[in-house]
Amino acid sequence: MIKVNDVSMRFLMANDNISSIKEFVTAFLKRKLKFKEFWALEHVSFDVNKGEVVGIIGRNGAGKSTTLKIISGILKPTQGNVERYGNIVPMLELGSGFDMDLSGKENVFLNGAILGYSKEFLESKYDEILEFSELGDFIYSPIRNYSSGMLMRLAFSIATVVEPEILIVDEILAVGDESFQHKSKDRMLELMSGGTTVLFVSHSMEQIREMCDRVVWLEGGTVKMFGPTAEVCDAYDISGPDSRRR
Ligand SMILES: Nc1ncnc2c1ncn2[C@@H]1O[C@H](COP(=O)(O)OP(=O)(O)OP(=O)(O)O)[C@@H](O)[C@H]1O
Repeated sequence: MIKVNDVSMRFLMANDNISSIKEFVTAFLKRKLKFKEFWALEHVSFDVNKGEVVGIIGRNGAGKSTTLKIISGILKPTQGNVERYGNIVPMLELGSGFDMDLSGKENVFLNGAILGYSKEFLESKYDEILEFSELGDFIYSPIRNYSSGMLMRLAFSIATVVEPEILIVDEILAVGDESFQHKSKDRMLELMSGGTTVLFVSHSMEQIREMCDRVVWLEGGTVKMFGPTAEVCDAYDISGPDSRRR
């Protein structure tokens, strides 16, 4: 379903002590801007089978979000490639395709279209999306009037009610208030048991142990371990915080 083949990702960072855009542009035009290379991922390979739930763990800066962005096609890897089979819904930048001047309802169709769904399909799912989001009559208001929790609820509802084949999630279960978090977790579990392939990042080992079939442990941009959940989580837990430092 997803095959990550020997993926490496290099970022270039401005090396100089530049404190404003003006300084940056001047240095750039004078060709005085120096860049430092940083490899966020090196030779990362793993695969996710159809219907499988795979978790990515690792300490801050290990390369988890970068891996998800590459798999979702948001970033292009410097080396290597990713093979994907099936329609992917990346819940990485939830609501990033939203238009603040349009109503919630209009955004359902806009965001759905961005995710590749037809108008007819979205019409058939609209009531369910509205009900899940609990927005009531707010669905007719411009979303600039929404609270951040309401925006997240709408984005999560669109992303999950359409039953994607592959769901890519970065710490999603913190969406909305406690009762919505509960509901979104149940929804994720329902999708997982319903055959949706899921790849997700979490800092909660409890969540990872509960939900995943296999786990990728990233450390310093490389795969430290990839295998069955209990095996990888046990090894990660006993590795201690010090050995996880780069
Ligand atoms: N656009 C970028 N430009 C430069 N460096 C970047 C960029 N994006 C990420 N990095 C660097 O790549 C490394 C991996 O970042 P990433 O966000 O993938 O880590 P992570 O494992 O998701 O961390 P966290 O657990 O803190 O979310 C970090 O050192 C980060 O600073």
